[in-house]
Amino acid sequence: MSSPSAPATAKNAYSRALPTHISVVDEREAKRISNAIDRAGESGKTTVLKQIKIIHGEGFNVEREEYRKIIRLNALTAIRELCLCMLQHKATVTFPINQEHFDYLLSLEGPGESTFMNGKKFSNLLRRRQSADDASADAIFNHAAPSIKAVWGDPAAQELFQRGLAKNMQDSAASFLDEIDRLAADKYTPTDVDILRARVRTFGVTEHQFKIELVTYRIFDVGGQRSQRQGWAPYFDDCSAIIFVAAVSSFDQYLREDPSVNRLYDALQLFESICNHRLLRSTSIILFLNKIDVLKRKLANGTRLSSYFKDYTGPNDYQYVTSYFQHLFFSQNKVPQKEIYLHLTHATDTRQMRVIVSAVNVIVQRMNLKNSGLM
Ligand SMILES: Nc1nc2c(ncn2[C@@H]2O[C@H](COP(=O)(O)OP(=O)(O)OP(=O)(O)O)[C@@H](O)[C@H]2O)c(=O)[nH]1
Ligand SMILES: [Mg+2]
Repeated sequence: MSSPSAPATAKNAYSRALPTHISVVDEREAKRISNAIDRAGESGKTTVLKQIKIIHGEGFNVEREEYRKIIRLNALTAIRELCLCMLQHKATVTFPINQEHFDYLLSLEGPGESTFMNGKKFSNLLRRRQSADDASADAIFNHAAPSIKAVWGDPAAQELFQRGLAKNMQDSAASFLDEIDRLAADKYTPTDVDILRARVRTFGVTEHQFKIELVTYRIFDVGGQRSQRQGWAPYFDDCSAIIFVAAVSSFDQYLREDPSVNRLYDALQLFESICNHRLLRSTSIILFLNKIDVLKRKLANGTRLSSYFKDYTGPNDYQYVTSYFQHLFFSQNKVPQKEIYLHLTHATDTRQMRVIVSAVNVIVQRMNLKNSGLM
């Protein structure tokens, strides 16, 4: 986080979510980092930012309407992922009447991922996209709504989902699929909770300002695309805090881009490159081990950590597992003086994030005092 209008004594401190905080040093290093970054999506960086916007910013105004389209696309994408997963597992719908709904959903052209840059650009982007294509997204959703409900309610689809086999579905998708009628209503306006659950992939580096108590923070949120990384370089100077968000629930998932790479293992590699990067040696890291709600659910459902992390021999229990993850992340750091502050987070939970953001604020203020020599 950064404080351009912070008290004169406080050094400006930048905080950026996960992969932005690296400087491209040479081509090989850049490629290594970029490879890691390309795979680093969906950990919850933008969700953290949305929470800060709700808690300390002006909340959602104009975007609320825009999120309606995104959320409907999210629901459509999710049910199609589930249909594809059924095909992959050679599962068929339990009720034959649902077969035509299943076929119809698969026949739709992939709605693709929603993307956004930030605030104004986001609106412009959507406005520009008010082409026949985009305008018809709502119509497609409304037409597909009965099929979505039918397939989501089919026991075979539910069984697959409950067993955790639909690994490509977004973490928040089930809550949208549970409420298709609400989403399809003419007057549907997304709530804050809907917006927190919405999945919009970030491209580029986006800057946001918030005033938390006496300090105005500048927060930089980043997307993972390789083509965007040269845009990060100007942000590396004067960086004194990084929020690194890793989804610990992803221990049983593999990268979309490279199905041979475990997502959590990949996050560890990226964390290693950030901790030990020569331009960030004195930069403190606030580590969010995120999606603990999903992690708890997976462990309770019997997904075993030891099946994915072979050296793990402890109980398949949340406390033990998170201690192990903490150890894994901390052991990536080779810089003796580096300070790493850990939080176990559920980024879509505003109540929890209110407490965590407040703790982060205290940490950053303490860092500012330290950097300015007052502590
Ligand atoms: N259940 C659950 N879902 C979460 C949590 N944090 C984030 N999500 C969801 O995960 C999805 C991805 O979150 P984002 O914040 O967009 O991820 P990101 O790190 O910004 O991803 P990129 O922009 O692609 O780099 C969204 O649908 C969020 O609602 C969490 O703690 N629990
Ligand atoms: Mg993002």
